[in-house]
Amino acid sequence: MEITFYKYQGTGNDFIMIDNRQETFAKNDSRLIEKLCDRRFGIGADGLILLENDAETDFKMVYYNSDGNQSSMCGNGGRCLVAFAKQLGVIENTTTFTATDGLHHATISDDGIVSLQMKDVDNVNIEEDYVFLDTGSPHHVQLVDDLKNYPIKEKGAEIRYGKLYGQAGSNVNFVHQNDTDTFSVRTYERGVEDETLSCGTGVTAVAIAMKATGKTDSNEIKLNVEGGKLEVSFKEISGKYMDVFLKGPAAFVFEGSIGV
Ligand SMILES: N[C@@H](CCC[C@H](N)C(=O)O)C(=O)O
Repeated sequence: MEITFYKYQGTGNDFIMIDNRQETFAKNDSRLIEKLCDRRFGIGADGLILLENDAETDFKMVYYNSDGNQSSMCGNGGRCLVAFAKQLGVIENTTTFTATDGLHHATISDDGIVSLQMKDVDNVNIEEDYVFLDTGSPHHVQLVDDLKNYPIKEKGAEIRYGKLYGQAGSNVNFVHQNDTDTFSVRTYERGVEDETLSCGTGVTAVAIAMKATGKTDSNEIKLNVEGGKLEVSFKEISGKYMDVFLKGPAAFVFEGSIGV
């Protein structure tokens, strides 16, 4: 059997996109999804996303990490799926779609910049040397010295599998402040079990955490990630964060078919 796929990337966080509107994809076959995401034996990606029909909105997003397991919200994946929906002719330049954490509104410009509304954030757990919050996926946020040389995979895995987060684990973001409103971020991703070049829910968590801890006064924050640049904006009222938007490029890379 042949599977037709489309490969996208958003600031280097890369995804296999499959049009599953006809419901032909074996969505419970985690071994198949893991193999498709494998960089040596498959197409290679940080995750796989199905675009499906939805009764209430333009389409539904179903997200899997590269380990083959379905997971929580993926911000960069959501941005790339908007670009894919446009390529398929499912939407034009604005959309509302359904994901695991609820409805998302988004716009896409003609040059492929996607602005995606993320879920509101009501709880920000501020601890002495880290912050934990859920921006659609769980995120640990920690400022570190010498981010460039920091052992992201080793330290990220320690925190992800450590006693703080139990069985479910967490994504782990290491951060350096560059300027009053600009931060560099490197992320260890749960379900990829390695550093990725960018994490959309991760930079969203960093932006909110930096505001919540007084590292910045800005509501429009620039995030430099290994794969490029992103922006996060929000409104804050009494410690609640709403109208949260993640903005940046989403690009088609190639398409093909693979025998399985
Ligand atoms: N890369 C994603 C995050 C994907 C989900 C994460 N790995 C998890 O399972 O929590 C993003 O851009 O947000």
